[in-house]
Amino acid sequence: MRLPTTPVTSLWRDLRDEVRHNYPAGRVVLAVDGVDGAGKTTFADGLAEAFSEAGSAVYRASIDGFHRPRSERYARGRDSAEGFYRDSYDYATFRRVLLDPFREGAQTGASTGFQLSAFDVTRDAPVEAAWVTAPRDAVLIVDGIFLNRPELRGLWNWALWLEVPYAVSFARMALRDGSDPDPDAPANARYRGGQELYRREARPSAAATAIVENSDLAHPVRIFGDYC
Ligand SMILES: Nc1ncnc2c1ncn2[C@@H]1O[C@H](COP(=O)(O)OP(=O)(O)OP(=O)(O)O)[C@@H](O)[C@H]1O
Ligand SMILES: Cc1cn([C@H]2C[C@H](O)[C@@H](COP(=O)(O)O)O2)c(=O)[nH]c1=O
Repeated sequence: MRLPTTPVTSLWRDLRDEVRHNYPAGRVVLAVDGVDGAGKTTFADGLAEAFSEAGSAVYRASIDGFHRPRSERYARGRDSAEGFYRDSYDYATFRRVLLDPFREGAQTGASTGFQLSAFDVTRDAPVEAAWVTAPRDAVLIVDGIFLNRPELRGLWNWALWLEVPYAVSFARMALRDGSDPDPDAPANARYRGGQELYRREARPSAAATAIVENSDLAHPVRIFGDYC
């Protein structure tokens, strides 16, 4: 399907062309990172459509499909920002069932299967996702928080950081989820504090390959250097 031409789709196409210039063939893995509510899912879905219209086989996953069980996520306390940053996700499973077999498929003639999710955070239970195979030149786009942390950086061919102020991201989540729009609300402390810890420790905008300011959803803007 051909996307319309708008400032948003033009940016998706520019980013796609940049990735394809650097990785014209073989398996490619992209990360779309940003704070909760930055627009990661929406942006990653759009980027996937841009790859798709250019003929690539594209697979989508979210780190949200690899949560750890509540008992582990809350081990440091229900409101712990440190727990949010350090204990939210099962990166070993993420690598074992998705990243590693997806990459291996470039060598095995696409016979290696991978799973796009492993855990349902709402049910707090593992999911038995289908094993999927893909053509040799497939693209995988993963969205989610904390993807530019040091333990994950080496996994991506290309990583995006979506820059959005907390006032905007919490307002979006309030509209979407009915949560408190105030970034300073006690109910948001775990999430905001976890993001601040991440930004301090991991400097995600500096680690990313590209940065997009995504406050105006109709006009995302590519930015460069040490803007953040
Ligand atoms: N380009 C867009 N145009 C209109 N609305 C958008 C756009 N991008 C995101 N939104 C809206 O903003 C909200 C947050 O977007 P999205 O779910 O993509 O963010 P996210 O970063 O993936 O969030 P989370 O980390 O909480 O999963 C959603 O309600 C979504 O519908
Ligand atoms: C309630 C709430 C949740 N989230 C997101 C953050 C996590 O990825 C999941 C699970 O959160 P938990 O606190 O580890 O159970 O949901 C969020 O961003 N904002 C919220 O208010």
